[in-house]
Amino acid sequence: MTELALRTEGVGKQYRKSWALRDCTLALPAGGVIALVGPNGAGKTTLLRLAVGLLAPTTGMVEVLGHDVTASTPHTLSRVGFLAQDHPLYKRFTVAEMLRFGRACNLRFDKDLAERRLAKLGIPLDRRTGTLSGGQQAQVALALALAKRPDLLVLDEPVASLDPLARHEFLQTLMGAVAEGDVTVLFSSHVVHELERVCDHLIVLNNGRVTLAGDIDTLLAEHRLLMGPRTSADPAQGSSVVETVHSDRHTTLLVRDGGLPTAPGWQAHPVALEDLVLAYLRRPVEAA
Ligand SMILES: Nc1ncnc2c1ncn2[C@@H]1O[C@H](COP(=O)(O)OP(=O)(O)OP(=O)(O)O)[C@@H](O)[C@H]1O
Repeated sequence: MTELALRTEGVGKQYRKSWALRDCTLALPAGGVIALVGPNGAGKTTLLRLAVGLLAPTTGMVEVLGHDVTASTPHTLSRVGFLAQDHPLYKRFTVAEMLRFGRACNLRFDKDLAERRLAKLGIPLDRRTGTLSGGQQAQVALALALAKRPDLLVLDEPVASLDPLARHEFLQTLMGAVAEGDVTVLFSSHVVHELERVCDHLIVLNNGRVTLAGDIDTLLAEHRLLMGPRTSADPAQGSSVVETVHSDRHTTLLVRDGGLPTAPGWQAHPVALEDLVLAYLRRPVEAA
């Protein structure tokens, strides 16, 4: 059986009185890139921190690379890399000092690999990290995380603070690393329109609940847009309607596993990934 990169079963996380995550059950295959999408406060950081063992679940079980994360050994954790949201670096350290620090703190650390990556990007090793641009700092943090040669690399909104060019370069570096090795990448993002190019698997989180999860090609094949004359009836005949949008003369339904209405004038169209994600994000969800 193929190893799962991450498996959660009924996971919930409660901070004081409120639940940040509830009933989260996922099975994420090893290999490829997984995007975690959701609005502010949806619970993305909470889920990612649970996945790398930085938080303990209030309910349920988290298994990373086949091991219960709460009982993980240093060896298992050495197979997991984590890049927090603000690309934390010691700002007074030079890049070279950061790399030495990375080597001292990790059971396995490929310093040459990090140096080669940074040389390719023209980032000098003798600069203090605090004097680098935001995009360069993100690249240094990514080079450090990749130098661990992790089997699972978890990144919390890695491109949120980057301009479009820096974002593109960052994702290129990440995709290059995925193409070169066996790393599974799990990252959270608000930038929905780039996901199709970059990701194999998708998780949509809203209000602390997983509202959609699966292989992207399968999800796109399962959903269709049905367009027809405006109607207040239920033309989808029992198939699962994700969203209904009316204009003056037309009705558009996003359905899952749905057939074409028998009423005249209806047509089925494939749905774009961005529209699919936005429809699930717009759906009202009972708070966790
Ligand atoms: N340490 C904490 N103590 C109390 N509440 C918390 C704590 N951390 C997060 N929360 C709450 O849990 C919920 C989920 O937060 P989380 O940071 O996981 O969301 P997010 O999807 O990562 O948000 P963003 O996109 O804004 O980073 C929010 O309502 C947040 O206020």
